[in-house]
Amino acid sequence: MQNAINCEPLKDLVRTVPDFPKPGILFYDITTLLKDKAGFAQMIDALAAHYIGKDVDLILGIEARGFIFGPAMAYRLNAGFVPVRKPKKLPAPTAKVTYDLEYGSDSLEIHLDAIEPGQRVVIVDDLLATGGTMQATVQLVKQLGGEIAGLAFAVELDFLRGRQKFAEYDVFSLLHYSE
Ligand SMILES: O=P(O)(O)OC[C@H]1O[C@H](OP(=O)(O)OP(=O)(O)O)[C@H](O)[C@@H]1O
Ligand SMILES: Nc1ncnc2[nH]cnc12
Repeated sequence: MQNAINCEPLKDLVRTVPDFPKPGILFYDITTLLKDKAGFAQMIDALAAHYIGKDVDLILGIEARGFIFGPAMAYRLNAGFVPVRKPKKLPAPTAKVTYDLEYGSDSLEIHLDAIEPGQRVVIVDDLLATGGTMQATVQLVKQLGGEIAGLAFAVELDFLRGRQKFAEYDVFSLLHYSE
């Protein structure tokens, strides 16, 4: 089932903020969607629906905004949730990767024992821009031997062409923006 629910009206609930966090960036603010109870429920249902019957063991959420969607999707799909965190937040031994962002660079870490080899993993984040954050997380999952069942986003900025980095994967985004 490919996005059977019409999610286009949810776009009306996403606020755009010019020049945040720095000049020239148009920021897509999902907090206005999150606080709408019907909108939030529809978004989680539609994201989870894409993976029903696809044998997902784990949902990985990327700090910070992936933590909003990941646990709710995991609950719906009867899967576990794994946090992928900014540096020095996880207490046990980790794998680490550094990556470039639309507006800077950052690092991410995952617990070495978070994924068992062969487990089927969906990685979720709020937004796909250049794809640097997701690409880094894909590297972490591969390093731990996980099988990538899909990459999920609430919002995709089509004009940044981040999707091109993930030709071999099932990339599923609910809301697309062309500018
Ligand atoms: O596709 P990309 O170009 O990598 O950009 C997308 C990433 O940028 C934002 O996170 P940010 O690093 O701002 O961190 P935050 O979630 O902690 O605010 C967003 O939540 C994605 O994780
Ligand atoms: N333009 C943007 N709006 C919201 N989140 C982002 N993350 C990276 N680019 C972004």
